[in-house]
Amino acid sequence: MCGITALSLADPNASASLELFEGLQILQHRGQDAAGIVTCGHKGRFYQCKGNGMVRDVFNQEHLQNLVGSLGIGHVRYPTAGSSSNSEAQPFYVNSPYGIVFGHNGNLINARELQNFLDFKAHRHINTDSDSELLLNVFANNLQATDKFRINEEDIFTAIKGIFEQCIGGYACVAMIAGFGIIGFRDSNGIRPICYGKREHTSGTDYMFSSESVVLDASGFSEVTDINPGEAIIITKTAITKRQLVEPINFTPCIFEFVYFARPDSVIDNISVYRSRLEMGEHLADQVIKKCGNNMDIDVIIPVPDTSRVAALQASYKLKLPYREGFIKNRYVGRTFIMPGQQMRKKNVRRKLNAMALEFSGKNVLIVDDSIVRGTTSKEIVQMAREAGAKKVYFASCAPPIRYPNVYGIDMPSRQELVAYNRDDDSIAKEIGADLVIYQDLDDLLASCKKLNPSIQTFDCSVFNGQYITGITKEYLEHLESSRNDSAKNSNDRLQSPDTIGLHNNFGYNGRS
Ligand SMILES: O=P(O)(O)OC[C@H]1O[C@H](OP(=O)(O)OP(=O)(O)O)[C@H](O)[C@@H]1O
Ligand SMILES: NC(=O)CC[C@H](N)C(=O)O
Ligand SMILES: [Mg+2]
Repeated sequence: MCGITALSLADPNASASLELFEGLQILQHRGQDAAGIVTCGHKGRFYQCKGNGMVRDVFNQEHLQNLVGSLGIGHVRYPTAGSSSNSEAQPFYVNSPYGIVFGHNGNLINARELQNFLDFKAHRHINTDSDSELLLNVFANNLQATDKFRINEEDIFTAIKGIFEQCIGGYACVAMIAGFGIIGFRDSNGIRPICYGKREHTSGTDYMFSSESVVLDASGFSEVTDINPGEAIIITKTAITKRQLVEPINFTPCIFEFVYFARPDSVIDNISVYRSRLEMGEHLADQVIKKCGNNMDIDVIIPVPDTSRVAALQASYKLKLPYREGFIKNRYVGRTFIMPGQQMRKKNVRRKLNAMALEFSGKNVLIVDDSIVRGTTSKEIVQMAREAGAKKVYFASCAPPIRYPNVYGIDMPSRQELVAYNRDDDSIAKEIGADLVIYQDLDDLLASCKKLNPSIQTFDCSVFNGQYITGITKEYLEHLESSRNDSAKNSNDRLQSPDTIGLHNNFGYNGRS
């Protein structure tokens, strides 16, 4: 799940880079592999800094000073296609036509067809295995078709409409055209989130796009609005233009944003992520009552930091059981689920969390997590709870069992890697070493979000029910599974070393471009 942002400042002499950098730091939880910013200064010239690593590692003060211009876009990456190579760090750039840079959150399921189209029909060179580079080139190809010396908003809308017709999958995107402005758009099912806001200024109005509203709040932007599925917004120095380019066939935001990905202080599609997690905790408590009945012998509820805290607290209120922070999190270790490779994820759960014996010793504990995906966290956590002296360890998940791959921007390509695949609750409990495992019902999870915005009645729940809103072929799922399972990814990354020198890198300070 990547993070995207774009900024247009009214004052042409102001610098966008620092606010973009701060925005990316706020979006860090959406991608830890790579980060990048491209700004646009006088004469429409682009300035770029991107590379592998966390936001704080990729940029220093000197970079930010040299990222000149009052317009810019930024990206944090969590790869779902291609490799982790720094040549796939975003934003991507093409010089023709007009000079375009592009940032993408999501994943395309017709990448192979697009690759063939761009190769055989459009004759455009694609230099990486990233699906985002394909998206950018489809956009560029559609703009090229205008054959104009200077384009206008109408031409851009036509080009984006073409993207909606050609590209299948989940995509929320930001783009910048040299000397022209910034653009935001969202796939016609609205799977991935993107919003925008404005900030009045003595010199005019600033605009910002972001994956999550928390960035806009923190930067003082107001009138925060979600981009509709199938809508595009163009912001130039003089105007903001909105256009619904295709009718949303079925609005299905990704439910996993609410379960895990998004920050609790974000509001996505008019649903407060925080409130949805409170609801999830409420419903989870019902499941605990249902499953334990009169035999409930739980002494304490313990969350797995960070994401499950909100729901666990609410479950403890409802169950009238004490809530205790039994696991202490090392604040300097990032999110483990989005780390590349099983070995790294496993090692980092232990580095990140430490069980305090005084909260576990001699107690029956109910550990609450937001989700159990590969079971990496739960296996380690249950063992740590036992080592800390717990008598019985029950494990509850705010999401239902995950049994299907994700194809829209979450790196869960292989069923074999999912702990719930081909297992029932009892064998999952056995696999993670727990005495009992309790899962949220899918209907209850849906109710947790629907209640907060009744106008949205459908969500992408494909990881739970295997129903893919865009349609999907068996061949694609097999290809995804074989090309992106953990061992295949390791060999991809070995072939494409993270040190691969991308086209637009002029290695300077810190090896960043
Ligand atoms: O079953 P798994 O494959 O381990 O995946 C699920 C776990 O991974 C995530 O935590 P993560 O450490 O990424 O982030 P958090 O600190 O926001 O909870 C999620 O919150 C679960 O704890
Ligand atoms: N998680 C994402 O949004 C990934 C974006 C894009 N598919 C990439 O791999 O870079
Ligand atoms: Mg977690």
